[in-house]
Amino acid sequence: MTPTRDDETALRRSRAYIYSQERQITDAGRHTGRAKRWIAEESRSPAGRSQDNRAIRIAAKFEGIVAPVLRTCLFRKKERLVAMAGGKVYSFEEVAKHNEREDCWLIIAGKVYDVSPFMEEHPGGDEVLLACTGKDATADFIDIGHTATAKELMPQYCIGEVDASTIPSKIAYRGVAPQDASPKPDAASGSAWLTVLQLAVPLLLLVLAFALQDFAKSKTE
Ligand code: HEM
Repeated sequence: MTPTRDDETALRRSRAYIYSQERQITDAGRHTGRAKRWIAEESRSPAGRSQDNRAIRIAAKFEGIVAPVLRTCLFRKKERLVAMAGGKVYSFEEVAKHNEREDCWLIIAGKVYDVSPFMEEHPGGDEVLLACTGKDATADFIDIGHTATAKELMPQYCIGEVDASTIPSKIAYRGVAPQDASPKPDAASGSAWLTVLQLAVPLLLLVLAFALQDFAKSKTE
């Protein structure tokens, strides 16, 4: 998708806003020397790391310090970049590589979510999110019964789509596979025998008990 003039203007405005916020963060005397050093280091980040990603990483790092408005702006910005890139398509293998707390990608309903900045905030904890890497997490997400609030949060973490043809079928649909769920012929006949035995044994015992009782009666007469 080619960016339109409007897109470019919005991008420029957004970038200017991010950098003005960044300056405010750096200038705010309440930050420690370490925080300032970190921002300075990030500012000298090598070519290849885009300025937008740098701003996003700064926001993620200063979780709790950075004003929520800045974070919202940064993530909207990220979302916009993805949309402008035409929504990147990742292979399953590529997505599966991002399986750490600081770098966690999820596949939900065909979309790829980079939830790394959300790990600590996630009300269900970071462990569940980590456990959902390397697979199609759609069913897990739905099973929890996430509310509309959760769904509203999702777009800001969306970084593109997964190429569905690259998802291994075993991983895409976890749970009992249809062929496992259907009883196998051998297993079926085995369980039939078990049922017959379960009924026959108590009956045999009953008959034996009556026979013994009869025998004992006839002895006493
Ligand atoms: C981008 C992805 C996700 C977002 C934005 C998200 C967001 C949320 C939010 C906002 C809540 C609070 C309850 C609600 O409003 O629904 C929540 C709870 C929870 N989430 Fe997620 N979630 C995501 C993915 C997942 C995944 C893949 C799992 C895997 C099982 C998961 C497991 C849970 C659990 C266990 C809870 C706690 C439910 C409870 O306490 O009743 N979440 N999530």
